Amino acid sequence: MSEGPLSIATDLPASAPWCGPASPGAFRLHTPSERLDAVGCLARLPSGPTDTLGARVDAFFAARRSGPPLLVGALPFDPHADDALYQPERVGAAAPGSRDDGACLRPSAAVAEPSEADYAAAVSRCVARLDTADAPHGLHKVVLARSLRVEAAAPVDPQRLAARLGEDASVTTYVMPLPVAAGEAPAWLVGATPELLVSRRGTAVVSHPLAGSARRWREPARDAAAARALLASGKDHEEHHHVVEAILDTLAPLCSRLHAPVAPSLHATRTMWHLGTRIEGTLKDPRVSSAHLAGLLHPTPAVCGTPRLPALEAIRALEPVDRGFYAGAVGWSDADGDGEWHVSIRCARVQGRVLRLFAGAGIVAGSEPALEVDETAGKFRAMLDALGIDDLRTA
Ligand SMILES: C=C(O[C@@H]1C=C(C(=O)O)C=C[C@H]1O)C(=O)O
Repeated sequence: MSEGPLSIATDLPASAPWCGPASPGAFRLHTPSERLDAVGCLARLPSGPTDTLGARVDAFFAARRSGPPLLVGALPFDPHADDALYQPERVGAAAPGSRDDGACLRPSAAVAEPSEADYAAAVSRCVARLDTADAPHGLHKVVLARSLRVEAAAPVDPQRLAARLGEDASVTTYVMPLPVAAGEAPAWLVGATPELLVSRRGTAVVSHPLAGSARRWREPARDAAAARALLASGKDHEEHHHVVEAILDTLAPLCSRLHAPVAPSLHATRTMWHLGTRIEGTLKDPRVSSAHLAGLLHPTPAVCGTPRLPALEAIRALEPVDRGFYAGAVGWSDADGDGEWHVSIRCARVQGRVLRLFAGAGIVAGSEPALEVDETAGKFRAMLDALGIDDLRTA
């Protein structure tokens, strides 16, 4: 192991559960087409805010002396907060545990924080803050989230939970060991996202934002009607348009070619319909890395709102629970600048027996509080199904 600023973090003990040689905290990122598993931690990237990510990753690979030419990790939602990336010891899955699957996942209690009524009230207050004809150029969209605190009967195994989430072949499942204070139990971010923030392979760049959503139904006719209504919804197209516009504006100066279809298409997971747009570009400068691109794009209006800073302020004022690494990004970057960053939604922070689930919805002028409560309930469904919670009675 090399000495110097980029070897094992000095601000965390070497045994810190999220990043140490003996770390059981295996990283997982399984997309519909590729699998990345990594174990252990050789070195931690000095943490920092999102806008310095590209420079920190470049410096890391310029100085690296041994180990896999790879960084894996997570960006928090708040672009001013510290991220968590590290160089794994080895790429490949850890040996499977011997835990009893069922006992790990049986939940015993769930508490909505905020309550559905308080979330609906926050949506109303948010709508009142949005741009109006009388006050143009203000806030156009804010993504407001709520959370569920679930207690399981026994400690939850993050890898088993991710495997259950992966029964939906349309999503990207992930497990990321999270930074915790000294002496705290290990914690993970575990989820199943349908949304690609950005990927870069050579000069080829892809982003696949989703915004505008409807929950799915078991009965085929009702499910098809929900999809048709989403495709016809002006409010959802507006939510979507803000995201595509922001991503195109960010990528345009960096690309010699940039393409997005004129209208979004339907994107399905097992539990939700979304409007999605696949954006493809060619980089002018091959030295612009995936970490650099993720640092520029995050947080998009799909998880934050637009304009970005007033939307961040509204979220701070209206959400009672800190998002942490929910609505950030999970992914990897390699020494060639290639990499892939997925939006960390449809997830839970898992620590021992306690899970905190998050779900958010885009609020624009005309959003109705009760419908946003329902949409976020739909977005919890994938995780609740994986936990075996059919009928959610929150305290
Ligand atoms: C914020 C979430 O999802 C995001 C918000 C969406 C929307 O408002 O329609 C759709 C997909 C995601 O970009 C979430 O799942 O928690």
